[in-house]
Amino acid sequence: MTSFDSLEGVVLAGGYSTRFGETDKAVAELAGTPLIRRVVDQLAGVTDAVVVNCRDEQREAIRNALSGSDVDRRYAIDPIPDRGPLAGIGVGLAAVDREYAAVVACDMPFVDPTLFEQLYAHARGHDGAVVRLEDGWYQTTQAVYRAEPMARACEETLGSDDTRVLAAFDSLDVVTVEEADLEGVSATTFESVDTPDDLRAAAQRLE
Ligand SMILES: Nc1nc2c(ncn2[C@@H]2O[C@H](COP(=O)(O)OP(=O)(O)OP(=O)(O)O)[C@@H](O)[C@H]2O)c(=O)[nH]1
Ligand SMILES: [Mg+2]
Repeated sequence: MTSFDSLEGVVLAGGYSTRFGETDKAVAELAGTPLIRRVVDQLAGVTDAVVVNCRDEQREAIRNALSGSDVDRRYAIDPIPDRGPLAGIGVGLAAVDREYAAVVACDMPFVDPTLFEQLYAHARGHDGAVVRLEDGWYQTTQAVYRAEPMARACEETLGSDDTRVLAAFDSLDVVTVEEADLEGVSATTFESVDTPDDLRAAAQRLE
C-alpha cells in the first residue's frame, strides 16, 4: 500500500460517546487495543501523519493510546465542544497541512485503507469523495475531503440552520461513489462501535 504525499489523516474523536456510557469510546479497548489506536494503525496504510480532533480533556488519554505509533500525531482541540460532527470535521481539517485528508471517526476500528486509496483517486481534482451506502446514506465520517475548502464550508454551514455534514457539500464539488462500485474493500470498513454491545460483538469476531 502507498502513503500519499498530499494526503493526511483526520481522526474524529470529539463526541461524548453517550450511547457507549460513562467512558470515552475513543480509548475503549477492542481485544486489548484502543479503538483510536486501531484507526490510526489502519490509516498508516495511506498516510504518515494524522490530526486528532477531540476535546481538551480527552487529549491525555488519547495521547497514551497512540504512544509508540509510527504515524505523526497532532491535536486539533474543539474551541467550543458539542457542536456535532460537522464542527469536528471543520476543526480537524483546518489543522491539516496537505491538500487532501482521509477523515475517519475514532469508533470505526476496521476502516480499510483500500477504501481511502479509491476515494483519494476519485477526489483528486475535486473537493472530496464520499460513499453513498446502499440504503442511500452518505458516509461522511469515512471520506476524503480537500482540506481547505471543506474546512471553510464546515465553518459557514455551522452558522446556518442545517448543520448536517451533507449541507456543507452544497457549495462544494464532492464526488459521490456508490457503495456497489467499491472494489475489494472490507465489508466491515463502515462498522462503528456505538454501544458496549457493539464492542462485545466486534471482540467476539476477533477471537
Ligand atoms: N468535535 C466533535 N465531534 C463529534 C461531536 N459529536 C460527534 N462527533 C464525532 O463524530 C463521529 C460520529 O459520532 P457518533 O458516532 O455519534 O459519536 P458520539 O457522538 O461520540 O456518540 P453518541 O453520543 O453515542 O452519539 C465520532 O467520531 C464523534 O467523535 C461533537 O459534538 N464534536
Ligand atoms: Mg453522536
